[in-house]
Amino acid sequence: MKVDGFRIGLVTVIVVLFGLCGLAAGMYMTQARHLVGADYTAMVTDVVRAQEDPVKLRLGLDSLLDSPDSIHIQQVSHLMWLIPQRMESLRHSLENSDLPSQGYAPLLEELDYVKQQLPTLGERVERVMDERTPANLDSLRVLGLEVEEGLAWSYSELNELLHQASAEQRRMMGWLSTAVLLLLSMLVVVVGGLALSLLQIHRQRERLRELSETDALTGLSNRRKMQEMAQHDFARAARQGGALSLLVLDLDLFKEVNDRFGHPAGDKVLKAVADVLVKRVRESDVVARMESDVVARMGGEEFAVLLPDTDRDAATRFAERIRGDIERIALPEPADAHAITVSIGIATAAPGEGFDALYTRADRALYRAKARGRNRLEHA
Ligand SMILES: Nc1nc2c(ncn2[C@@H]2O[C@H](COP(=O)(O)OP(=O)(O)OP(=O)(O)O)[C@@H](O)[C@H]2O)c(=O)[nH]1
Repeated sequence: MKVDGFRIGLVTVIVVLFGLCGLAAGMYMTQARHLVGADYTAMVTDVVRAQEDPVKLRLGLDSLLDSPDSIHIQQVSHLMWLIPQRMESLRHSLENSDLPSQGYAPLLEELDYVKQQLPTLGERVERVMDERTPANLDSLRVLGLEVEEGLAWSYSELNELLHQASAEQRRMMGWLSTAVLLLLSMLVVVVGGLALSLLQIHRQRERLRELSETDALTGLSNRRKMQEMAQHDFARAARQGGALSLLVLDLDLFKEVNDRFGHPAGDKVLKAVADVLVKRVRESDVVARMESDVVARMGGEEFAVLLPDTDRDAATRFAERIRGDIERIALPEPADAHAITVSIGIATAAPGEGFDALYTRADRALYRAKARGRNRLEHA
């Protein structure tokens, strides 16, 4: 119940955390997308080309004012045709770009003004070609200068605007990289934390399971574990055939040990008996039996040993060895003169018989052993 609550809390925190991160990243990305996605390279190239126009116009007009020849006239005419085209192309690029319109509006106004002057400039060129009077030359020079300065200023402003936008784009990319890095780090931390928590929960569960299946005093399996293991052994015996025997052991007059030597001494005896059982069981495993025996403390001074692949005779020999071993357990002083003995009930499973029925028969046999004088074996 507690683990479930902890898990639900953990998952909720993680979901909320990821939701907030996702929302923040989403908002930031939407804002940054336009800026970062824009490609200013083509526009910068056009602007650099356009910046040559006022220079060429000045050179062309100067030459025309000095000595009008057909090459200079052609050059200026070509520029008068090219400049408005370039202006329109740049206006189109600007209006389709992600740049804020208030940034480029003043320079478009200036370009519009310059564009309006171009027909007048053309007329003044023609007038100079017709009559090279000082007044005509002057008015061409003045208007030419005005057009040239207007163009130069507009293109230089546009160049600056594009450089600023590119710098802003680079800055945004830097922020985006940091944000992505941060999100990834958070992801690693959260996933790592989650994995650690799950590992801890898994370990705690394993430990709890072990504790719930183990007898704390002797370290043997407890009754519950014996029942669980028995189910497995009985199912296997039913599938593959083979005898299955059960020993139920009860220490004789154990109350006396407690009464005479104290409870701690009694505990030591129980541990010593458990050691004898484990040792014997391990030895019997070495004798080429596929399934291992199950030893359990069923409660108090009562133990049980389940012996798969073991018939009545083999179980009897095994029980006799255990009885002898327990009789020979040497107790420490002051109980060294006291002999521990055990009574054992033996039952071998009949076809189709379950663990509970087998246990009941072995238990009855055990009580017969007690009744017939203790320190002996009885068969069901
Ligand atoms: N030291 C110790 N004693 C225990 C433990 N569990 C049960 N006992 C004792 O085992 C004794 C069992 O006594 P009885 O049921 O009268 O049986 P018994 O004296 O062995 O006599 P029989 O079984 O008739 O031979 C009691 O004194 C319990 O207190 C334990 O964990 N530690």
